[in-house]
Amino acid sequence: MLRTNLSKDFPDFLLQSICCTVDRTLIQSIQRFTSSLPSYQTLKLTYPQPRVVLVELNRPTKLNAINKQLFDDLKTCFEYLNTERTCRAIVLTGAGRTFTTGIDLKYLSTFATGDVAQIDDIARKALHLRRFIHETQASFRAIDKCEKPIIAAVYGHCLGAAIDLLSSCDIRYSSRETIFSIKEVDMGIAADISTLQILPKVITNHSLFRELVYTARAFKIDEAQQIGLISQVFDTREAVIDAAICLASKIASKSPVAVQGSKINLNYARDHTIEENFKFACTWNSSMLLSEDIVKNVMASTEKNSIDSSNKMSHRTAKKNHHKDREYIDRAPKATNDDEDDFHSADEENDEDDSIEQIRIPLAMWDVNQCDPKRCTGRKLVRHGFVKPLKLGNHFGGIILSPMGQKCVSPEDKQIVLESGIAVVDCSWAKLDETPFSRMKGKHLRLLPYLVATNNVNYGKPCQLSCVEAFAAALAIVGLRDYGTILLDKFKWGHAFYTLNASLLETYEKCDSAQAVIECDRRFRTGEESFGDSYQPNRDMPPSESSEEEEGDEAYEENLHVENLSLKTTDE
Ligand SMILES: CC/C=C\C=C\CC(=O)SCCNC(=O)CCNC(=O)[C@H](O)C(C)(C)COP(=O)(O)OP(=O)(O)OC[C@H]1O[C@@H](n2cnc3c(N)ncnc32)[C@H](O)[C@@H]1OP(=O)(O)O
Repeated sequence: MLRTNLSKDFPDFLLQSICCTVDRTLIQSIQRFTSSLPSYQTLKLTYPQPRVVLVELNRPTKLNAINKQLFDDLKTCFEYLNTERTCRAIVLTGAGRTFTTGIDLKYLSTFATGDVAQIDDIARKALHLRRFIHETQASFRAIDKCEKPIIAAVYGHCLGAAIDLLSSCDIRYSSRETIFSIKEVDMGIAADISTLQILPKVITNHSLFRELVYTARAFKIDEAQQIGLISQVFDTREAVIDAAICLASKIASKSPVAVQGSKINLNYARDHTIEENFKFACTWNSSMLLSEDIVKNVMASTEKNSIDSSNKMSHRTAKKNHHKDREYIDRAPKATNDDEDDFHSADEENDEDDSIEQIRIPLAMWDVNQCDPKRCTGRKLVRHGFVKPLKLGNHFGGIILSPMGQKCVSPEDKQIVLESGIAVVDCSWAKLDETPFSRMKGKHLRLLPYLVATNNVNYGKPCQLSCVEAFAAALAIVGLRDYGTILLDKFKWGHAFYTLNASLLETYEKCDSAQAVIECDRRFRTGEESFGDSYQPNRDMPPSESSEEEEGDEAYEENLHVENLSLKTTDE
């Protein structure tokens, strides 16, 4: 199961999550992104789902009591997430057995006994304390000002400053057993970092709320729901965090322009008069209505209506469009964050393809029309301008990946590839006998060694590589993996190819001859050498590319997103 390939850092409970099904390649891509998140002394950040950041208060041995470091980390973290484009929704929770027990009492005591005790003049003392309080407030203000929706997942204890923290979250879920207390009065203070400043605008039962404030008594989930502090209740910590992540993931799939715009308008409305709110919304939407997301949504609704009413569009087309319409892209300059689009569909057509220029070797393909043209990854690369189509009778000077090869691709081929490139033969395995190999002319015919396909039709099958996988495999073996990545990036599932075949490709890349590659291939096939995954070698498979599919992504997508399963049911 998934666990075998996961890093220690990946939250354990997520592996058991049933509400957001994730597959291994998705998790690997999530892990890669997680390692790119900043680290903090008292917070732990991960991506449990694409575009969702899980922020865990991380002082479990002190029940996540909030000390100066944690206040500082929260400020830096939420300011960072506010502008981080790979984050569209945030889940805030705790590590260990409790959400948080509020301010760290040691830290609170420094208010009275620290530097301030050395100051004689009462006004100077006040100035000092004012700065102190202001700093503390600034931490939670950063959370309130973060434009990405924040979902709190609460469990265990939720005391004092914990309630302040909840005041800055958009949505608040809790486990059934949580113990709440607006504890400040018991500390001799009037709550000053959100509870009394924001919550009165949020809660629904002011009478009960005031009772809880003035008495500081502990209360349970029923009263937390009565005042409108908590909107949903779950049985366990795991369940509440899972539910929060699922919700965040759903929010993250919506147009960020619409979601973040809504949050900005909601917070504005909370803080202003109705008249001001209308003026603000008018100004806001006069620019935001220009978003292309609106066009996409309108088109999606129109198409859906036409399916519903006339049933003219095939189920397959409708589902595909529906999915595409739900892909919202942040159109910031690529240079600011090259990785960002990895969390979007890699199948999106990019007409202004800068990456073509970055591939400085010839790539070509003989297409003998044995495969479905709509599903051919090689044809897609031709459409993108990466690959030149060859005619029968043409000569190709680089290496040719062909079942007719007698030698395996190896790092020795690098010079030929750099000078003359790589060509593939797009033919069907079932029709090898009918394929006119003699009319595909060239000197350097090569086989590919044992590798596992990750294309959406033959995922997990050994040696059933598509054209793009064949190109990517050869490029990696000769040490030109960056070019392979550019090609694979054109496919939703593409990133998985190098991940799944990591140890195989690393081994082949280190070989000094074609003979050595064949020897490694033999060891992998016979199981003499393990390559760290569960796929068993299949000796009967031909050793190069095959017929292939590109546009049948729905089945593959269904494995990634439960939401698509329900779409399918609806459409049917
Ligand atoms: C400008 C002002 C801004 C904000 C002001 C906010 C006001 C507040 O937040 S008021 C709320 C303050 N919090 C508390 O009063 C809670 C204190 N903790 C407890 O009462 C208990 O820990 C408990 C929640 C009832 C849980 O008890 P138990 O299950 O027995 O665990 P413990 O052994 O007590 O705790 C384990 C460990 O954590 C330390 N710890 C827990 N909470 C705090 C805290 N708030 N501050 C500092 N340390 C805390 C506790 O001391 C233990 O540490 P050890 O080192 O293991 O002794």
